[in-house]
Amino acid sequence: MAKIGIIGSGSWGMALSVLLYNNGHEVMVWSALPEEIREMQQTHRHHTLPDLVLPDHMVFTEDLEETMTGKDLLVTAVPSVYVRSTAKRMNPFCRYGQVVVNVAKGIEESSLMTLSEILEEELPMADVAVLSGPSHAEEVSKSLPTTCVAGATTKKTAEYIQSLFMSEVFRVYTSPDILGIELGGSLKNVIALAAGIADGLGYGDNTKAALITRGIAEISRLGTAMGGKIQTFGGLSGIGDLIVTCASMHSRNRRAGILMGQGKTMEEATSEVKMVVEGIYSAKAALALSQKYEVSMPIVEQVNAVLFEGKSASEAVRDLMLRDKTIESSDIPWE
Ligand SMILES: NC(=O)C1=CN([C@@H]2O[C@H](COP(=O)(O)OP(=O)(O)OC[C@H]3O[C@@H](n4cnc5c(N)ncnc54)[C@H](O)[C@@H]3O)[C@@H](O)[C@H]2O)C=CC1
Ligand SMILES: O=C(CO)COP(=O)(O)O
Repeated sequence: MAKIGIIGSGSWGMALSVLLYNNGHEVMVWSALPEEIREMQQTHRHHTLPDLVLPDHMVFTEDLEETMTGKDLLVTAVPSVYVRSTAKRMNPFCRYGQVVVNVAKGIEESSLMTLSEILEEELPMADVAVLSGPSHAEEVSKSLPTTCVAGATTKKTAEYIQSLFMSEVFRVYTSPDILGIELGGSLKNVIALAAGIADGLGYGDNTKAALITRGIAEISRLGTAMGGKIQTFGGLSGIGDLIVTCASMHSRNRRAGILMGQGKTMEEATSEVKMVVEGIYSAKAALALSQKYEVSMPIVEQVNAVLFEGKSASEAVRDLMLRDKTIESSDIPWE
């Protein structure tokens, strides 16, 4: 049994809290929002996962020091925009070598850093790792079979995380490619917005398959240019997560996209979805990275134009279809 502190009690933090508790670990949950802690203490329910019953022995607290002290593992599950500020708050209580596994998905717009890079900067004493894959909280909280990948600097840490999370309903693989895992997890959200927009416009399965396939081509091009491994983009945190996010009704990004495809503004769509829509925060960063690494990302460009330049969704799709003619894969030369 391990002692685990969960930093952030949104949908994902709570689904993982219950998974870890069911695996026999001692779990303490912290949130920056006192009302969220109070609600869980009083009702043993969470507002975004109404079917989930929070166990009696799970502890909810506003005390970050208590959540971190003596813990074998810390799980950071706050939305990407709060990762740096939360890590700054964690810094005084982090002990040397403490394992901090980030489960959020995003890229910081101002610095273009991944979330584990931010954690390493703000928590230089921690052993920072990631856990990612096709894993909607709504399904994990119902114990539906799910797979993820744990990325860490050392095999020992990755296998430690694997051993804590793994169960008959949650299978965990290990990988040394932290960067590839994080880039796949955050860039897929931008493509999922496009897939949702296509659904909202009433387009079909052909369009969806095209966006997934050309989307992973964009993600892999940028990801490998930045140093991620090509195999990772073909794995759970790459194509796996892209498929589930583009296809699932649980996806916040897809749902926001559907609303925009139906004519709602970005602000209307995000307020209707209520939970965090990470693709909106990652879209500008993805575009900036594609320019920095001189990698072509036409879907990412069009998503940015729809989100931030007032371009109509149907015009964006037309521009994608009528782009300059090109070869499918430049790695396959003609004889
Ligand atoms: N929900 C899901 O199925 C999955 C989510 N993720 C990722 O996990 C991360 C969190 O997502 P969700 O739990 O779905 O988000 P959410 O929208 O359910 O949670 C938002 C939470 O952020 C926290 N928060 C609010 N203001 C804060 C502040 N000022 N400082 C620190 N924390 C604050 C609160 O605990 C709040 O409940 C995202 O990066 C998401 O992409 C990853 C895999 C699955
Ligand atoms: O990352 C996720 C599933 O693996 C969650 O995606 P959404 O934020 O689009 O719901």
